[in-house]
Amino acid sequence: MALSEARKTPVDHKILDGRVIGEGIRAEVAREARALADAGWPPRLISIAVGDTDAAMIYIRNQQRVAEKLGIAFEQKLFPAEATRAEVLAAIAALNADPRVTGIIIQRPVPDHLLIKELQGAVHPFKDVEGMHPASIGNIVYNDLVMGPCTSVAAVEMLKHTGLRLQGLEVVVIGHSEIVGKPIAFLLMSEGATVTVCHHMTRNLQVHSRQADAVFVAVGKPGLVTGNMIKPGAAVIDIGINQIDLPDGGTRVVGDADYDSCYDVAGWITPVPGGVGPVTVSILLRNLVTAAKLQRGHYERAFRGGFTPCAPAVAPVAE
Ligand SMILES: NC(=O)C1=CN([C@@H]2O[C@H](COP(=O)(O)OP(=O)(O)OC[C@H]3O[C@@H](n4cnc5c(N)ncnc54)[C@H](OP(=O)(O)O)[C@@H]3O)[C@@H](O)[C@H]2O)C=CC1
Ligand SMILES: Nc1nc(=O)c2c([nH]1)NC[C@@H]1CN(c3ccc(C(=O)N[C@@H](CCC(=O)O)C(=O)O)cc3)C=[N+]21
Repeated sequence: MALSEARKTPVDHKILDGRVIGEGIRAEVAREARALADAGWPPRLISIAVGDTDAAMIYIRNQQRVAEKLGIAFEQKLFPAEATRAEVLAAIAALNADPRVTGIIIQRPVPDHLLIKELQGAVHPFKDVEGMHPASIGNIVYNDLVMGPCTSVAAVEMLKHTGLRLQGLEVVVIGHSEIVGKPIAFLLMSEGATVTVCHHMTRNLQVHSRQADAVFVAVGKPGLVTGNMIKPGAAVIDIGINQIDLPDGGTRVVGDADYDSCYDVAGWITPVPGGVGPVTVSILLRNLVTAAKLQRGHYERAFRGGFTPCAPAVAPVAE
């Protein structure tokens, strides 16, 4: 057994076990999904991908697996990499208009001839279960997280499981993409942490990371963060999902942190697989249930008032 495998035991308190944490979230999601289905509003998730990247395919596979386990309807729409803007926008418009569809997720990345911001902006905010419509992601600045961005919410949830007090905590976030690094920084700021965001132009990554009580890494480079870049006792939250080829022709999923060297120094660490990934899927399905409830409330209000159901083009806000 590899060293990293041997350490993945439930009794190892250094390891933040995403399968256990994700399971806790799913129990409530399953209950709510059943209640919605019984009331005639079953949640239904549609996953759109244009072209196929390894990380997105792993994600879709797990969305499907977990949705099925929870009795939630799931459908995949896989477009070829050369699909046109008009084709993808038309598919999104049809899904927006279909009352049986309660959530839409667009896998990233999309091919260069498409603009993710435009596609994401075309998803109705009530069906934006990723929280990545420009209006939804903007709400993060107001600390309004009705449907927060899944991966970032999941990553911060992992840190909360350390029991560390987030107020005043020194945190370094490596990677500043709009879907992971930036929203993590906003979530942490709203928790009172002191946040430093690093990226490819950061002159000396380890000068920053070695000061941090917690390091988040979301870059897409296996082994980027090594034990000598971590302050002893710090938490390492590894968001990277990279499929690497093995000499025997097989493949393996690894994160952005060099697990074994970080394990030795860290106070807590998220493994890959089995860390942030499973929690991300749970948060996505939790958002799907929230979306179904928002849509139900909207339609019921609209019908009561005698109006034709027509969802407003605004992001949801907390009731
Ligand atoms: N577990 C989960 O739920 C999820 C996992 N992922 C995984 O997380 C990783 C990152 O995803 P994503 O944010 O979408 O990727 P992007 O490619 O969009 O962003 C990568 C970020 O890393 C920065 N970067 C690149 N090189 C370096 C470097 N040498 N040092 C520091 N920063 C660097 C980039 O900065 P710059 O722009 O300045 O070049 C950019 O901000 C991937 O492995 C992806 O598969 C993603 C989403 C969800
Ligand atoms: N719009 C969009 N949002 C994303 O959040 C997004 C995306 N696009 N594109 C691709 C990346 C990657 N990603 C993963 C999330 C969970 C697992 C996951 O569940 N992983 C499990 C299983 C791994 C395995 O099966 O080997 C684990 O880490 O244990 C994987 C990958 C989300 N991403």
